[in-house]
Amino acid sequence: MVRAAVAGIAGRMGSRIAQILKETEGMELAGGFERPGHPAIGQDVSTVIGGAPLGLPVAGSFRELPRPVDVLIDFTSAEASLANLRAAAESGTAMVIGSTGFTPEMVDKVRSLTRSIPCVLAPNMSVGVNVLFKVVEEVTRLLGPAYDVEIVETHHRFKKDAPSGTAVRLAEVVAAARGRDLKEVGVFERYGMIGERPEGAIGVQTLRGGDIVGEHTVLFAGMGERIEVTHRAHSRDNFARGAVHAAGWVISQPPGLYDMQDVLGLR
Ligand SMILES: NC(=O)C1=CN([C@@H]2O[C@H](COP(=O)(O)OP(=O)(O)OC[C@H]3O[C@@H](n4cnc5c(N)ncnc54)[C@H](OP(=O)(O)O)[C@@H]3O)[C@@H](O)[C@H]2O)C=CC1
Ligand SMILES: O=C(O)C1=N[C@H](C(=O)O)C[C@H](O)C1
Repeated sequence: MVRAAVAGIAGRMGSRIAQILKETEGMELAGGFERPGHPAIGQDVSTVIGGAPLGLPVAGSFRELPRPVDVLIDFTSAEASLANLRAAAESGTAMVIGSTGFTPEMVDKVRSLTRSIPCVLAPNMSVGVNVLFKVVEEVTRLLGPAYDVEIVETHHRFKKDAPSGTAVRLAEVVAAARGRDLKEVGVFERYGMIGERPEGAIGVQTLRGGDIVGEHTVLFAGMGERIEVTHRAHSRDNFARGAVHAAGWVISQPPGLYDMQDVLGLR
């Protein structure tokens, strides 16, 4: 049995991950925690994930979890995940991080902390989006630079970071396939008399509203035709299942930083 704990267990993703851990053969929900001061702390985990009481209170930090814990799954925020990664590295616990909004400096810190533990960090854990990354790389190469690339992401009104981690990764995939640096060609805002579209620009646009789970479209626009590739998540369960699959995979890997392409054998 793999004992997995969940950071942010009362959250939209944390609660689904905990439920799917309970339903997955070979996995065991070892516990979950919330940020200090959260009203769920001390209550039975079932009050945040539903179902019958489990006799497992929501903890106030990683250190307060019942031991042993083989792997920590963390969908909180970039700042919180980095702090939780420090604690996981100190205790030699493997980790799966789904939080988005990491700056390049934060990713450097993640890289150095994962010298001693195996960790999967991925902005999107669904199979569909990870296949989309491969498809977008291929379409970019086949079409060449004559086609303008725009990425549009749409999410629920509660999402805090923009653009989505998935949209940023899609833009990185396009830039890499063209041998360009996203820092130089990425266009994240447009307003006013901005002039004609610069050659080679990669546009990234953000939409927010209602309860939309997550949609990503990559538009390849040429003269006289265009291709649009879209992924739509119908629920959070594909992300959660991906995270649980990654947790089962990561515990038998050597220390280091991995992503879902490694987990799914798509590298
Ligand atoms: N990789 C992927 O496949 C996916 C990634 N995500 C990403 O996951 C993250 C979470 O998304 P979502 O579930 O919608 O957000 P929520 O706000 O619903 O959940 C986050 C939870 O983490 C809690 N939290 C905050 N800080 C800490 C801390 N220090 N320790 C423990 N818990 C903490 C929050 O508490 P409080 O509310 O009190 O702040 C909240 O309960 C986002 O970065 C999102 O972009 C989302 C979906 C898929
Ligand atoms: O916050 C969300 O909800 C999601 N975040 C991820 C991201 O930022 O890419 C993945 C998914 O689209 C849902």
